Amino acid sequence: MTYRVLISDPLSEDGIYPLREAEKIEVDMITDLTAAQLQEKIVDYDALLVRSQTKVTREIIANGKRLKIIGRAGVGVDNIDLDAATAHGVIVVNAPDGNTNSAAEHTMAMLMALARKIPQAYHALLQKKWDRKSHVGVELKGKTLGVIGMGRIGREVALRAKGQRMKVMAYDPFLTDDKAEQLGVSRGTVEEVVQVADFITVHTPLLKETKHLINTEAFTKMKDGVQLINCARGGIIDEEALYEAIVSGKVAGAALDVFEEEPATDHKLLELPQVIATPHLGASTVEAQENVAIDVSHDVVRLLTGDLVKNPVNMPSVPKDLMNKIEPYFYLAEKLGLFLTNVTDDVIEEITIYYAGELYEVEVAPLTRNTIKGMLKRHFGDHINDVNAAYLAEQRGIVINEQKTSTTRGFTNLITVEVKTKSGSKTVAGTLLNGLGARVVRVNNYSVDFKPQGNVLFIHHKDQPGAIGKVGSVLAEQAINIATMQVGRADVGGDAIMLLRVDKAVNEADVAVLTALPDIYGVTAMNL
Ligand SMILES: NC(=O)c1ccc[n+]([C@@H]2O[C@H](COP(=O)([O-])OP(=O)(O)OC[C@H]3O[C@@H](n4cnc5c(N)ncnc54)[C@H](O)[C@@H]3O)[C@@H](O)[C@H]2O)c1
Ligand SMILES: O=C(O)CC[C@@H](O)C(=O)O
Repeated sequence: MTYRVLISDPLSEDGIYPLREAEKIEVDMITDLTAAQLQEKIVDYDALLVRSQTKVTREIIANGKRLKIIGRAGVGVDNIDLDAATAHGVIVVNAPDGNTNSAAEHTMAMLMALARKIPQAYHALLQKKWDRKSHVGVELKGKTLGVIGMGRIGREVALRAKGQRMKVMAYDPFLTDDKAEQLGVSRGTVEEVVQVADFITVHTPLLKETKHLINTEAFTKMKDGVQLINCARGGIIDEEALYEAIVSGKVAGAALDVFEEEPATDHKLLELPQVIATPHLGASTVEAQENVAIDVSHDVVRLLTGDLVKNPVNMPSVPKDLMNKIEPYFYLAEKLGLFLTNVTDDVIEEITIYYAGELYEVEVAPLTRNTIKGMLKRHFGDHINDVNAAYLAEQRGIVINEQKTSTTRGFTNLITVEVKTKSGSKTVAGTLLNGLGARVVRVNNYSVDFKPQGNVLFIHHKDQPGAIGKVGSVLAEQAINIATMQVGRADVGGDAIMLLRVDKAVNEADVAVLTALPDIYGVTAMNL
């Protein structure tokens, strides 16, 4: 059998040698196809390789009757419909490391060009203007670079900025004090970073949580004359808010490699002289293109020749007989992780998962991966799956322990998840009840019984007459219906918790109103 691979964006010819050399693999590089043309062509192919240009839609995937793998030569997979790929059993792989260096170098090039107004000065010269007055820049030395997102690229940028003798303050939900110290940067919250930085650069994926992370409110907290760089994903910085902040004089300049809608040739930000921009060139070097093409080609060859892929983005792979035994627990494991990460504000240092009862005898590693996936999903979005979850956690220095225990608390099966942070530990436990499905049965020291599903409010408060009523009134004022409610307390008049399942999402403003009620210590709204 001969496999056919379609490459629909320009990829480095040197980089695809693993495919060219493989036996029984035919490669076609056909770029600039319209969506309709690709949808028609895909029927004949077993693998599709893309960069960021091709939008791999649900329709294209659905028409790929032979399609087994989609390779993304780069990091971000936001141009691929991952749910559709998973639903159609198509593995998506990416090349997460190959362009890190290039993206970091491009960020530094943008930072320096921005500080010294190089594009503007060059543009003036092309118009035969020898204008030295309008292009006075600022030095980087001694200035503070705020780095939001200290993953592969953010870290490389921080190291390079130190080479420019800048101070670096960074925020990443996985950045611990020890790691920050090792990297020679100071650690702050997003708020602290935006307040102290002279330049701010973002290096997160585009997720629900990072969309418009830099918005009007963030701009008001920044220093006057701050400058921003986005070489990650359009949308992390709110473009409308950025435009206003530049026009008002708050922001002195911005360097953008990425936009919310690409291509962005007509964008109004490009009309501002304070904005410099490149057309998504962060990974556009000979080296990066070769690296990512090699990595992704190897993975395609691996899959088509029956081997395990190295960089899966969406792949569930558990032997069938084991799957039959543990599949019912997948949902519970993920939701326990998701619940716990929502109620844990500090940097997670250690996760321990205890399995008891029926689970004592079975291989539980896939459940552990699913729990970790639930825990990290908030910060990694679609980048995380049950295959790469443990690896990503380890990369962030999180210690993972898996333990079998005979403590069942009377349940036939029990999963208990504990996280440790600098400020202490938190636990949540759940069970699968015959006929009733997943139930959370314990939160820290409180016994509860609730279904981990939908919109949930977790409230920590003082056990006091009227506390429940006040919460109910606030929700009623916002027309938020309470579906179920659980309360638990340690001692009469002591610490207590409320767990409410509500019929619609509780927004930040309502959380603030609830938090301001007397005797309420903390309120977390989450969607499980
Ligand atoms: N311009 C380009 O051509 C180009 C090239 C390569 C990568 N990228 C983009 O750059 C970004 C970073 O890539 P990477 O390889 O460093 O990814 P990475 O996964 O190694 O790092 C991303 C980091 O963001 C952190 N993060 C998640 N949510 C956060 C939040 N709310 N606040 C702060 N940090 C948060 C994660 O913990 C992680 O450490 C991605 O968006 C990627 O698509 C762009
Ligand atoms: O393919 C490209 O050039 C862009 C790649 C980049 O945005 C990525 O996420 O890896």
